[in-house]
Amino acid sequence: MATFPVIDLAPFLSPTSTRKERRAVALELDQACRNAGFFYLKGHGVPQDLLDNVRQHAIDFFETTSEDDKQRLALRSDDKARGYSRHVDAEKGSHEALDFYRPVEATGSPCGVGQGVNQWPTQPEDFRSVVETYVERMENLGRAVIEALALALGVDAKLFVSRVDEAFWQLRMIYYDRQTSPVSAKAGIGEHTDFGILTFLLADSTKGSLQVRSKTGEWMRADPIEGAFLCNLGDMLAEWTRGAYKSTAHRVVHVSDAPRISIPFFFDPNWDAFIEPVVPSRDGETEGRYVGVRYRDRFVGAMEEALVGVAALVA
Ligand SMILES: O=C(O)CCC(=O)C(=O)O
Ligand SMILES: [Fe+2]
Repeated sequence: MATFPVIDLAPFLSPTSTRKERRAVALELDQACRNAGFFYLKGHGVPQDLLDNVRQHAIDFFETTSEDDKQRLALRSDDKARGYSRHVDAEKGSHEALDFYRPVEATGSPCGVGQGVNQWPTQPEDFRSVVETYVERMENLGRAVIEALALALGVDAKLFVSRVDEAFWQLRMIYYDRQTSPVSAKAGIGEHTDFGILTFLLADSTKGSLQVRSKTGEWMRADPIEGAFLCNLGDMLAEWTRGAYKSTAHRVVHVSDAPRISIPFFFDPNWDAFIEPVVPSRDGETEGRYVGVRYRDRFVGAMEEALVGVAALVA
């Protein structure tokens, strides 16, 4: 049995559905967001061959790219965000990553954190077009889920969508190495919450590696369901809903003798969006806990923190 609800988005996306059918999906999403903060999404409309293609490109990148070519794509010290990086943490776990983001016009030279354009692998030739096709589909999916949540929350969908209509998305390809011996470096990612709005995870079939912190503090397995995205909520959605929706902590502990690939698509607010609560405050809420936040400030702060321990950063 799946640990988290499996939600079929198809009736919400279909133009022939009734209001009642759309509303039923919205309420299912709403419940999942209030409870676990994690759910599986099927009926999302992103074609399986595109998912397979993106995943295969990620596997090939990490398994066949030479060290020199990886270094040519290494994160630069100005934008600190786009490109290849190797994260080394003996305690929490290590991994490699290749990051792409929505391009953001630079405000100066050198550009600020998160600004600028992506660095693309040159091989295979269709790498960029496959990823960009996927991103376009995922942006549409992100907006659809936001519309559903607006419906469930009873807030103006136009207001919600206006904060994500140029979403600062991030597509991250992550590689967790095989455990070669009991003493080799542990692969993984330490406990954290995501800081954006919604994360849509596409992963390989590895079980047991991704773990989610339950309300009572235990670690629960979040194993993949083929063809469905595993979705979780980020801190911006918690901020938007004054904590009614949960950004749930998770981690990766990968101790298999085979590597693991995962590809989260982070659907975040527009770079300049100000995210403030849209639902009324409840009795007993700590004064000033949800005061609103400029998304790009949060992003820059999170990046500075995340980059401690990055081993592949060019000067
Ligand atoms: O690799 C995974 O399954 C999850 C990665 C993750 O939590 C993240 O990149 O924020
Ligand atoms: Fe995460």
